[in-house]
Amino acid sequence: MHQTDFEIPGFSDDLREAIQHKLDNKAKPVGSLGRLEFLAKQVALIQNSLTPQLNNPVMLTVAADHGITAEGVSPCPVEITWQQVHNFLSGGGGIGLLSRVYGMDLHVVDAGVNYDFQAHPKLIDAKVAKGSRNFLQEPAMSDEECMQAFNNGRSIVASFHEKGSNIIGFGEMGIGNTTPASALMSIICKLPVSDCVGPGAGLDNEGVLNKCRVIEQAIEKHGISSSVLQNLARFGGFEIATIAGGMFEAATRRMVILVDGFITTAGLLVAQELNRKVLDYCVFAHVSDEQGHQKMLAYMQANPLLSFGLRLGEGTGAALAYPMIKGAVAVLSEMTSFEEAQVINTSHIRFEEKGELQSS
Ligand SMILES: Cc1cc2ncn([C@H]3O[C@H](COP(=O)(O)O)[C@@H](O)[C@H]3O)c2cc1C
Ligand SMILES: O=C(O)c1cccnc1
Repeated sequence: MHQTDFEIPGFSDDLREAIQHKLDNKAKPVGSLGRLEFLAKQVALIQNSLTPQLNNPVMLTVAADHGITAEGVSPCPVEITWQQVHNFLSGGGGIGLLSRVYGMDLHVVDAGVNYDFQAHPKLIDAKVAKGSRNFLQEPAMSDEECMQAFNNGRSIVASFHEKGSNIIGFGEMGIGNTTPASALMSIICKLPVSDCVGPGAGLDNEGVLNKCRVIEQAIEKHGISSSVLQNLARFGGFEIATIAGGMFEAATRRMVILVDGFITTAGLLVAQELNRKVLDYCVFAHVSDEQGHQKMLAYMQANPLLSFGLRLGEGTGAALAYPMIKGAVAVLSEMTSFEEAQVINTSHIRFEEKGELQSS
């Protein structure tokens, strides 16, 4: 499989200085809006603008089924995947609710669910197959299917961008999908499988041990390729491949990417292997309670905004982060400067740098 050849734009150093200057001239002590200022800088650099704006925020929740569930790696019945798709489309579930509460336009993508859905205005049909194969027996996807899912993600994101969206959150729904996410994490982060596996939707200790064994045996069977896309085909899933492609495309188009939990971040792990610059476009919404997530984030030197004990996925954490980014952008674009507020300028008084805050 050949690597994708699309470039991701870099950031302007001149603009970086101008943003800092503008933030320091807001009517407040220098740096006093903390991470909100780092977020503002990041979005301004992404948009290459001193007056960033968020337009048409989209939440993309990508769903698929997984053949690996035949090995008892999830405590939940697989029918929940399609049932949750219906639920989200009627405004229910965690992400149906939170995307509405925070004003994000939710679209559900069928990347590979084992179910025939009726057409729905919020459902995007990008089904490659009715679920991936059991990767303990055979590769989860053929190389072609994997690339199809990756490219579907790219074209879906491209079409939202063309309709005016410049910020996109990614979430997922797929019973069994913490298993492919853990396998990809172990391979990409070069960590023992046991460091990457957790209870997912609620496995007990014995279940977690079985999940570890299944992944270890599968890696032993197929081996690890030097191509990340080939590993994605062997051990991944349709939603993870679609998310990886979608995130990649979003970065090429200078969109802000909201990263959710463990499975979504596994999609990003794949994308950043293709081009690390994708990380500059990511806001890491939260650290999930699934044990591997913290290590995935550490691997990418990512600094998540929230630690809320979430372990649901669907995009729920990404939705929570959206209003914070909205606030950050407003600080840079709309907050009064010393001059406008007619307040004595204190920007010469600089707080001692502690270097504790990082943008991501
Ligand atoms: C009712 C329900 C709703 C969910 N929403 C997200 N997930 C989450 O749990 C699944 C992954 O966990 P595992 O790999 O252990 O199956 C994914 O669908 C993920 O989105 C759910 C799980 C359930 C049961
Ligand atoms: O972190 C997540 O997104 C997650 C964790 C467990 C199960 N489903 C999702």
